Amino acid sequence: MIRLVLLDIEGTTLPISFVRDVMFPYAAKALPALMQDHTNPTVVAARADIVMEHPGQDPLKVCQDWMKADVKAAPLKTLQGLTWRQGFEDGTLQADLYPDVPPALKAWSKGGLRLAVYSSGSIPSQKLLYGHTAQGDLTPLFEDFFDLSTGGKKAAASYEKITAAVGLPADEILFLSDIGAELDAAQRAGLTVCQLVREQDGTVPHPGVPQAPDLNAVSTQFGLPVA
Ligand SMILES: CSCCC(=O)C(=O)COP(=O)(O)O
Ligand SMILES: [Mg+2]
Repeated sequence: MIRLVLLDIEGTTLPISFVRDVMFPYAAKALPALMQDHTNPTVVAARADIVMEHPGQDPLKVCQDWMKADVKAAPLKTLQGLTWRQGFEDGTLQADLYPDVPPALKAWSKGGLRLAVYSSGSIPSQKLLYGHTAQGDLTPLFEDFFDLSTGGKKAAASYEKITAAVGLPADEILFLSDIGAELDAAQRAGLTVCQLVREQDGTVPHPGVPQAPDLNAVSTQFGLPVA
C-alpha cells in the first residue's frame, strides 16, 4: 500500500518549458551580479565549489554552460535558487504547474497520503516554487523536501537515504519522475515507481516501469484518492 508519494518537479509537476523558457532566463540575467557578491556566504561557498571542480575557469561561464546543458550541479542549483527568490516574491515569477497537479496533490493529502519533493532544484527554490503557484501556497501539502544534498537522483543510495528519513518500507513510497535513470535508481532501492510521460514535454517512455500521462492516471493506476 502506498503511504507516501515522492515527487520530482521538472517534467513531472511543472512543464520543462517553464523551467527552460522562464526560470532559467530569469536566473541567467541575475547571475552575473549575484556572483560578484563576495559577502553572501552561500554565494562564496557555491563559487568555491565551482572553482574546485573547474580550476582556472571563470565560475560565471561554468554556470552559464551548465545552464545551457541543463546540468544538475548543486552549486548552480543553489545560485539559481537565490536569484529566483526575488522573482517569486515580487510576483514576476509564478509557478505554472500542470493543471492536474494541484487538485491531485490536495486529494492525496486530504485522503491521508504523505507527500514529499525530491528535485535537483535546491530546497529553498522548491519551497519558493510551490509557495507561489496560481492556486496559492501549496507548501503545507508537503511534509519533506529533498534536493542534491541528499545525493544525485540517479543513485540508488539517495533513495535509500530518503526511505530512512521518512521511516517507511521502501515499497510504500511511490516515486514519480519523467526521467528513466531516476526511476531505475529508485527501483533499485526498492521504491514503487511511475514515469510521468507528459505529451507537452515529449517525454520518452522508459522500458520496465509503469507509466502515466498525468497525476489522475497515477491515482487510478495505484488506487490513490481521486481529485
Ligand atoms: C525548484 S526546481 C526548479 C527547476 C530546476 O532547476 C531543476 O533542476 C528541476 O529538476 P528536477 O530534478 O525537478 O527534474
Ligand atoms: Mg524531472
